[in-house]
Amino acid sequence: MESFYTIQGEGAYQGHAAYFIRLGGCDVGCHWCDVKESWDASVHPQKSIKSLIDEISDIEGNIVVITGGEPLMHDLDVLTHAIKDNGKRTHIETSGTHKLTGNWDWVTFSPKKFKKPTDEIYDAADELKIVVYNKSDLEWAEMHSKRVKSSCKLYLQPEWSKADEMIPLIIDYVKMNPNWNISLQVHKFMQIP
Ligand SMILES: C[S@@+](CC[C@H](N)C(=O)[O-])C[C@H]1O[C@@H](n2cnc3c(N)ncnc32)[C@H](O)[C@@H]1O
Ligand SMILES: Nc1nc2[nH]cc(C(=O)O)c2c(=O)[nH]1
Ligand code: SF4
Ligand SMILES: [Mg+2]
Repeated sequence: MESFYTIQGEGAYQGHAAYFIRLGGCDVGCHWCDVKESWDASVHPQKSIKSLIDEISDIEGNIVVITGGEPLMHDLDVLTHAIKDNGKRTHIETSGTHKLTGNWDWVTFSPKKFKKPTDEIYDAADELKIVVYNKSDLEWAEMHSKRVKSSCKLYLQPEWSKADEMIPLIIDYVKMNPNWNISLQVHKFMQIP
C-alpha cells in the first residue's frame, strides 16, 4: 500500500528510526482500525521487492517494519530474506491470524477480539501489544499474556479515539501490575506518518 521512513511510534522500539512497509489486505475488521483504507489490497499499487530494497538501501536506519493491513495474509519469506541480506533488521506488526511466514528479528503481536489468532504466534511473539478500547480489555489482555513466552514484553495501548478515557485506567493498572507497560502512539502526537 505504501512505504515510508519515520519513527516507530509504538511499543518496545518506540522512538527508533524505522522504514515501514504497509501491505494491503486485511480480513480482521476491527471497527476502530486506524488504517481501514488498507483493507482492500486491490485498490493499492503493487511494488516490486527490488524497488523496496533499493529504497531500504538508501536509509541510515537499520529497522524495517512490515505492517498493514494484515501482513501475514502474504507469504513474507522472500521479502524478509531480501531485507536481511541488506543488513537490516526485520520487524512485523501482526494480529497473528494467519500462518507465520518470514524471518523475523522482532514480532509484535496485537491480538484482536474480531478474529482468533493462530496457536503458533504466541511462541513467536517478542512483544504483546493490546489495544484497550474498554475496561474489559484489561482482563482480556491478561488471558493472552499467560500464553506468550516469559521474555515477551507486555504493552497496553489506548485505542486512539478513547485515549482520554482509557489512559487513566491503564496508568492505574500498570501501577498495580508493573509487568505491563504503556504504549502510546507517539507518531500521532508528533503528526508524522
Ligand atoms: C494498523 S495495525 C496493522 C498490523 C496488524 N493488522 C495488527 O493489527 O497488528 C498496526 C497497529 O496499530 C494498532 N491499532 C490500529 N488501530 C488502532 C487505534 N485506533 N488505536 C490504537 N492502536 C491501533 C494495531 O493494534 C496494531 O498494533
Ligand atoms: N510511526 C508509526 N509507528 C507505527 N508503529 C506501528 C504502526 C503501524 O501502523 O503498524 C505505525 C505507524 O503507522 N506509524
Ligand atoms: S487487524 Fe490490524 S489492519 Fe486489520 S482491522 Fe485490525 S487493526 Fe486494522
Ligand atoms: Mg499505524
